[in-house]
Amino acid sequence: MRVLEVQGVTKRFGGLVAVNQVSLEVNEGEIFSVIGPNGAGKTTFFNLLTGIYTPDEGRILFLGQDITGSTPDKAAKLGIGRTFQNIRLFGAMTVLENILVGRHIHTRVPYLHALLRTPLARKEERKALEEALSLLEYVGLLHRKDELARNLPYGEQRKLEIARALALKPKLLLLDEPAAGMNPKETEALQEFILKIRSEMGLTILLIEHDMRLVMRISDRIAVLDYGSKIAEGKPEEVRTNPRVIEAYLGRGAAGGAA
Ligand SMILES: Nc1ncnc2c1ncn2[C@@H]1O[C@H](COP(=O)(O)OP(=O)(O)OP(=O)(O)O)[C@@H](O)[C@H]1O
Repeated sequence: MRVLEVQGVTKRFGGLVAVNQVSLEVNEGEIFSVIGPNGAGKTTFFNLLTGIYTPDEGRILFLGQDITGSTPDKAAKLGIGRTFQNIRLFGAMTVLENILVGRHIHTRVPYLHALLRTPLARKEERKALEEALSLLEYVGLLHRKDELARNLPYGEQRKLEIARALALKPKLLLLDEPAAGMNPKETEALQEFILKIRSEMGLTILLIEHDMRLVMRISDRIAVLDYGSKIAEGKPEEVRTNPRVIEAYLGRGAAGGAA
């Protein structure tokens, strides 16, 4: 099944074309990476998928439904979860509270019930708490539940951010540079973790990442952006050896060792 279908999407900022006629398809259960040099348009592309920006041209289909120009809230409710390049946890909240905040869109209690703390509201609260605790156990952060998010080691903050996105029960998870700032050991643990949630939670994953070792090891397919345009797509081995990709990363003349 096709989870995501992007058709000729363009986003301009004034005269700058940040994303230029990009099309791609992501199938259920895939780990699909979007790579490219700095400023290639990767984050803007994610922002188009999650409704932060509306494309100037093109269409975005999620599970067959047209979500072009949707809002971030709607995209989350439909099942698109994401993390950000710069960690966006609530540092002054506990680990558990960060998960509960992430989960709120699935709470179906009417406002008045919540305000009056009716039995319905309390039942929902209990359910939310149980689910949050079991998610923390699943990701290995239960022992940290009462600590402030900002006091966690860096690798665990990243993991908590992913866990918060998972609390939304997404079908598609967008990870924006999850390995940024990690040491090799943390990156390896992250790799295991991403593979685990993909298979055990039935997720489809779209990944932006600069760590090429991680990208090459973990991706089923890769798309390469350069100056907003998709210049290559394929399996890791195909992309790694593609002269246009090598050129985009290393500059003209690098491909094939030609001068
Ligand atoms: N809100 C904005 N207003 C104007 N220009 C923007 C805006 N957001 C991004 N850009 C520009 O669009 C281009 C693509 O930026 P984007 O952040 O999407 O690239 P990226 O591939 O994610 O880069 P990096 O790998 O450095 O994070 C860049 O030239 C950037 O300066």
